Amino acid sequence: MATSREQFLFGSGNGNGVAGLGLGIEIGEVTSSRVYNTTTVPVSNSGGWRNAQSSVTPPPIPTPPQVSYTNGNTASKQPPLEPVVEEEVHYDTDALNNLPAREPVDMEFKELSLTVKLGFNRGSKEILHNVCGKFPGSQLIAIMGPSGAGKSTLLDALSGFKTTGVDGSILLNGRRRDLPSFRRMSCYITQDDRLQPLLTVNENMHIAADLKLGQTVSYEEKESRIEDILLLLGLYNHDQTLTMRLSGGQKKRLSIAMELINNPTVMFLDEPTTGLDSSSCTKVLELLKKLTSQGRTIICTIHQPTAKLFQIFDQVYVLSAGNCVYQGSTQKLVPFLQSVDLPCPMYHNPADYIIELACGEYGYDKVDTLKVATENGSCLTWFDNPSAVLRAEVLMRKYPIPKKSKSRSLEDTSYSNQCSVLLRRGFIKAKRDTTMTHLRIGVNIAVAALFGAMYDHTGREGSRVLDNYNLLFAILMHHSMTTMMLTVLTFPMDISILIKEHFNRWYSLKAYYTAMTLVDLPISTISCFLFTVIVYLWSYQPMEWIRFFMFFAISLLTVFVGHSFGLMIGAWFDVVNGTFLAPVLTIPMMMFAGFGVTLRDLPSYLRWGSHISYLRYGLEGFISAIYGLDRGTLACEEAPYCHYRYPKKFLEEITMRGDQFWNDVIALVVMILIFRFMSYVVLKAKIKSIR
Ligand SMILES: Nc1ncnc2c1ncn2[C@@H]1O[C@H](COP(=O)(O)OP(=O)(O)OP(=O)(O)O)[C@@H](O)[C@H]1O
Repeated sequence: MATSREQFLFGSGNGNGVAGLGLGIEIGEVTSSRVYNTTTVPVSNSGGWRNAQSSVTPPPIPTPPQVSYTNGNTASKQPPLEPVVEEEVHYDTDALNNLPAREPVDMEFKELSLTVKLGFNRGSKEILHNVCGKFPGSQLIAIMGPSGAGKSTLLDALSGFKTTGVDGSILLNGRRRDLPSFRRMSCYITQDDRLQPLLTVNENMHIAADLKLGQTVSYEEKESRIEDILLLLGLYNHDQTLTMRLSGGQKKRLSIAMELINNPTVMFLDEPTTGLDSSSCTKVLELLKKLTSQGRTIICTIHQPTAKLFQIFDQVYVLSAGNCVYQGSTQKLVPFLQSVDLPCPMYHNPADYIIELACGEYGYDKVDTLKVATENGSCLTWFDNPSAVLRAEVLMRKYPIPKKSKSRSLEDTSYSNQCSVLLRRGFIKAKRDTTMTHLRIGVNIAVAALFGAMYDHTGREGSRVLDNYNLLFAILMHHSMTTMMLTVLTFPMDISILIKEHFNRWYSLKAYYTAMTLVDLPISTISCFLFTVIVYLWSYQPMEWIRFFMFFAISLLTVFVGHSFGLMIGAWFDVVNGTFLAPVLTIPMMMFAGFGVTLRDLPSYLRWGSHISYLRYGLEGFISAIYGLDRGTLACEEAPYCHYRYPKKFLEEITMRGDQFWNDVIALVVMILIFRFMSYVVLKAKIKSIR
């Protein structure tokens, strides 16, 4: 099926049929039983402003002067120009029509400022300075400006991603924005593609559909919606591809596709063209433009678009150091610049020119001129049809008061549905995850075999009790450190996906946390069980079921403590700080475990340390399992004298009683609960602090 489709789009026969044909969005399934119409819209692939204006017949490319290098090679002085190719974009109009249209939403902001705190005793900084603006519905709007101008900050404020330090008013159809209702009708697509890399396109789409649409929508309906969106976004042919194998442009389109499932009215995209080649940029923007035709308002930040990309936008909002320096249609930017005596030089891309002006390259007085001319965003003169722009009072009369949702929860589906979908996603990921699952199980088997070989027979031999004691401590360190470090290294990446999906109301933090805990259970249990069986048998620990299960229980609890501790560190700190802190914080736990310095020899003022050391409870639990329960005399076959032939003597020496197993279990369970609770609280605070 893929071959015939590719042949349809790219031409066939010569094996390199990309040249000249099919550079557009790949839409239009010919082999599907459903027949989709396609319309062809020519788009020029020319680079400069002048070329973009005359898109149908591009001017001839001037031949660059030839220069001769000392080695005799002849090369062009300028980088070779790309050949101008007439690009054909196939629009799947049927697929677009299958998406329900939306009632357009007119967005307006007045005197909007955003202030951030710079930290303890360092005051605060205002990033947006009382900017105003109006984004009418059904338009593709670009927020432009030099780096650091405040584009992302404005997008964050308008989308509701940032609420702290925001002042001023944001109106929707003339009425003050009700944030929960607005979040229900909008979505935010971040600059970096925060996607699940181990899921295929189709799986990602189904997970998004199940989380956003729930069980009220039938499987067939979801399937049809996914099919339409994938066709529309040119991803239908890649639905079985793992997300991590997609190109940058495809990832960007998948991010958009996943948010389109519940058909948002307003879409915010932070730099959707960053990291994409010019062809992919065009594809993404053309696609966004198509989406606006059904009533959606799409607002994106963009750094410095080429003339060709600039033309795709309906409206542009330019910022300079937190102030508005232009607001209006893309077509009217040149007349506007003319009107303020800053005419755009011939053959100059107006988008480049306004950015240069906004940077202060031609003097800061020019920035002030622009700011005054646009009235910091209040002026609507440069809109396409200024007389048709409705005032807030008119909009209020035109649109009825929006219905308030009865549900207090922002998510579209129930907690149990969220948990079950997240569990499903978690298990698919776990099955394919080479680090968290395969490597973890492999490492457990390999380390267990290594320990077994090194400490062969130590479990039953009276002359090797101290060796066995070392083995128990090494096992403890292995269980806590491997799980903890894996979590510290991988959890921060999960958090970035969590922040995006949680903000877009896919699921609650509680559902995420529950599912994450449950997904880890079987993997931890399997790897710990394999480890325990190998090391227990190989090192000849006592062959009694009860002791084996006690040993396994302590091992498993230590794994859970390590995981919970790792979650807490991972939630609190980034990877670099977490990788440093996790082992550093483990060292005092080791010191207080009673391994190097016995608990009796600890100075009295440091005894408290042993009560908070989970390694102490783990070690005590292991000792109870192996030498407790009134274990009898040990064999003494490898030496003429065995000092610790009687386990009681050894227990006395290390000041452990061997009957504290249940206390140790309780202590470890309490620690797991404390660390889990703390990591949940830290995670919640982190999500809140970002906003
Ligand atoms: N939390 C913060 N604390 C201090 N300064 C901040 C904070 N957030 C943003 N800023 C500052 O505000 C300014 C605007 O940032 P913003 O990210 O909105 O710029 P931008 O226009 O999107 O830039 P870019 O195109 O480079 O992404 C920058 O100078 C940035 O350093």
